[in-house]
Amino acid sequence: MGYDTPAALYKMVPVEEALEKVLSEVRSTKASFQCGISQCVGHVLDQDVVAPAAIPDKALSIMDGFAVQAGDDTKEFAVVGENRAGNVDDDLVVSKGGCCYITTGSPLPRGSDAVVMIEDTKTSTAADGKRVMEVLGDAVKNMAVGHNVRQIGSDMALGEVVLGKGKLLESADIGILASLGFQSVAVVSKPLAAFMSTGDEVVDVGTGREASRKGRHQIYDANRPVLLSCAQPYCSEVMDLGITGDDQARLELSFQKAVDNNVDVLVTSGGVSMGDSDLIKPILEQKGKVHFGKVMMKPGKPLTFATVEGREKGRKLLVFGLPGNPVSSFVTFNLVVVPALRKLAGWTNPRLRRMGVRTADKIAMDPKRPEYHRVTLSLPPLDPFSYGCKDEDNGNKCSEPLVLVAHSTGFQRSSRLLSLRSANGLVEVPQGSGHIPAGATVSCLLIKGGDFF
Ligand SMILES: Nc1nc2c(c(=O)[nH]1)N[C@H]1C(S)=C(S)[C@@H](COP(=O)(O)OP(=O)(O)OC[C@H]3O[C@@H](n4cnc5c(N)ncnc54)[C@H](O)[C@@H]3O)O[C@H]1N2
Ligand code: MOO
Repeated sequence: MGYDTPAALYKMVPVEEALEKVLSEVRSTKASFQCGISQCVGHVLDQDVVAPAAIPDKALSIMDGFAVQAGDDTKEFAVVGENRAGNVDDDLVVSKGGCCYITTGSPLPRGSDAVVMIEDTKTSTAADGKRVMEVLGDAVKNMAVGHNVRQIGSDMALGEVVLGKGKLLESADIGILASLGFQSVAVVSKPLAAFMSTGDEVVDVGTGREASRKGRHQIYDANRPVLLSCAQPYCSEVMDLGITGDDQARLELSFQKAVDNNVDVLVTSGGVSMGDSDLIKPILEQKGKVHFGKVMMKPGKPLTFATVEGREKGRKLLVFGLPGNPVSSFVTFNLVVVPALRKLAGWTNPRLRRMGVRTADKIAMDPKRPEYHRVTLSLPPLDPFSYGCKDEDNGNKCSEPLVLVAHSTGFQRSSRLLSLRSANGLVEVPQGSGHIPAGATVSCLLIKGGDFF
């Protein structure tokens, strides 16, 4: 092929060192931009959001009923008017013996300081045609000032920092922004990432009428579709550079395309091991700096990371050469590429969350490498609204806290995509001989929707 196989020269680095190296190469986050609130979920806020007004900005009723003066011992109140949400009479005044019909969310009229629920009243029309409200029992007489009232600023105070710089925006945050009248906010731009698959045996599955038929010695590309979908939440755009085969010229062309398009991150899969058609490492050595080419992990040993000069001077392109085996590319993507994308997108804590979980099955250890054993994490089901423990009434102490239980996804070979089926955790199995028994507490990295822990 014209290349020696230099991969053998690479020292095997521990995963932590590899991850540190990757994160240290992400020197700054992307520039920020003003983002419309309906598009900003999943972005990191690049400003403090300070409430420009109190919410509510006037005292509002929490109930449908009558605004009154708390403590008023009148039995039959004169109804002096009506305040409906969105239809308010600013001239109304409530004094002792008077009340105002009010709906939930309406401002209290001057003079009133509490609201009696409609259920605690009875209304009628007096002989002179005026409306009268009778209080049932002592509901108003015994009422404290502010009863059934949302006071000014009690939900959000004027000047309060309601969302801090660095917050990853979620759907509920959009409600906070909208209620304060923000149409847009400054957020960190997400990175642009490009993906390509190598391998002469790899063909695209195609779509619709263009579905390709693979030849006798070919396989469908499983890596690119998986990685493109995994990257989407962290990227402004994901660029599909297709399949390059094991062809030097096509590989170089795709690399150039990534540089020309100013991508922040290029992810390749396959072609990083020891074969004479594994061209990724030699190309990266020519084009930039390879920081590591072998990592002490299973799966994913030949994981390669390099930085390459970008189109603009001083701009670096991060290149991840992931191993071709589908499980290896998925695991290494999660372990090192996801944190890099998150850091570029402004996450303050870009690493995968790690937590202690309990093994449901025994897990074999590998004598040569620490292993990332794919598991499905679950909690025992609980009845709705249950709390504490059943024995509490009998003086027994509540014992163990609930712990996530890790169920192995079975045979862990790096070609077996079924070992990723329903996996939401990677148990960190130390290098060693024998097994970790069932019931052991082990550290586990959360993948997929695990960010909320
Ligand atoms: N002599 C050695 N050989 C290998 C070593 C080693 O240390 N010494 N490491 C092994 C390990 S571990 C891995 S992982 C693989 C990774 O090799 P490559 O990154 O070069 O990947 P390929 O050889 O191109 O492919 C490996 C395997 O995966 C299939 N593949 C590739 N791309 C795709 C794709 N897009 N979709 C689905 N499947 C794909 C490919 O057909 C191969 O079966 O190297 C070991 N070898
Ligand atoms: O790293 Mo390879 O992924 O062990 O199969």
